[in-house]
Amino acid sequence: MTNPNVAVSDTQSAIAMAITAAAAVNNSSLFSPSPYNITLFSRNKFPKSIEAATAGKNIGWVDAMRASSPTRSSSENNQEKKDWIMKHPSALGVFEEIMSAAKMKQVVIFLDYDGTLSPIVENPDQAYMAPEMREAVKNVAKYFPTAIVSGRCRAKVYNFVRLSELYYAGSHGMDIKGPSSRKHKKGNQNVLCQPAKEFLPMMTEVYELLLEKTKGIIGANVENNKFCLSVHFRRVEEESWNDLADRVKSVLKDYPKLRLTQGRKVLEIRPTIKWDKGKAIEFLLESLGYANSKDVLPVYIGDDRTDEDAFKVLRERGQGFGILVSKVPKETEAVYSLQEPFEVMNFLQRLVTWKRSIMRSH
Ligand SMILES: O=P(O)(O)OC[C@H]1O[C@H](O[C@H]2O[C@H](CO)[C@@H](O)[C@H](O)[C@H]2O)[C@H](O)[C@@H](O)[C@@H]1O
Repeated sequence: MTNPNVAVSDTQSAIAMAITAAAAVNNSSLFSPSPYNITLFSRNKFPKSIEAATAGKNIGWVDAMRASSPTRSSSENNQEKKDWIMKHPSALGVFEEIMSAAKMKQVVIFLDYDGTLSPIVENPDQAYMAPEMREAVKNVAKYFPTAIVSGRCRAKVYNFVRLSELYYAGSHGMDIKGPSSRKHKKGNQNVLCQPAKEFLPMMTEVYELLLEKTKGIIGANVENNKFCLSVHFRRVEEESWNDLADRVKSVLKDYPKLRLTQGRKVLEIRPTIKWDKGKAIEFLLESLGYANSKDVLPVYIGDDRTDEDAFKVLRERGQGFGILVSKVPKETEAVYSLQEPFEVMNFLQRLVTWKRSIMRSH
């Protein structure tokens, strides 16, 4: 039994990353390949030489893995970045304008964790949140229903954030729980949604297999996120990335109901069910009683590819907006941008100040 989900994403990644890599070589003023470009190319547009170059699948996987957390600080001031900021203005720079749309509405805040509330670090177990950030999130939750939407398992992300008044959607939204202490009257605090529950035994089995398969690769780290698994390669030497991707794929070929995607220096394994962070925020808005409301303004802040599903949902609803956390231009469905977690904290603090000033004026 083979897994078609591995083969498809494999080929797409290979081709897309090779062509973006080729573009970068041909035009040194371009940014290096972005993982967000993967969906932008169609196969029949590629020059033959690129397709030939990607005949060995692993070339593509390594390119994709290399591009999965690009650092492009040298290009920070060039024209492309300026153009991108014009398209996705800083949410701090246009704060007053964007919040003027929120005056008569209930703002609901959705926050990704890694790379949004905590900086990206080498060791995933040490991705702590600054006390000032925790304070900012705590204050935001006093005025607005607030949810953390993370790829991590719910218990782990809760241990980092430790605020019982929030909603938590772990495992990329596949494990949702309401606040254990209640700040907002509206909505169901006991809400619990686990659409991939039946996959739990399979995920545990695959976790054990991946641990065994990858243990010879120095720096590889398999993280059990309950309804999804992460194979980290941030601390793996680049020469071993091919080998790591091969080992992961060799496990997954026997599990056609699982698919492989990529985050920031991480291979992610999850059920093929139609559920993602976008579905999770729809579920949460419904649970809060805002499914068909015109009086709600959802704001989603995130930095990773998986957050694009949530940005897309907000765009399609024509309600609220997404904010991408990134220092470098990326193809995104988000409307606004912030550069790093420090700016996210400033944005959250301004939200609280803004809300307090509105309350004072009434
Ligand atoms: O949805 P998120 O909350 O952003 O979670 C996505 C993944 O985040 C974590 O990995 C990332 O952050 C690590 C710590 O900074 C970093 O070492 C790693 O390279 C990043 O990929 C988390 O460990 C994963 O399980 C999440 O899926």
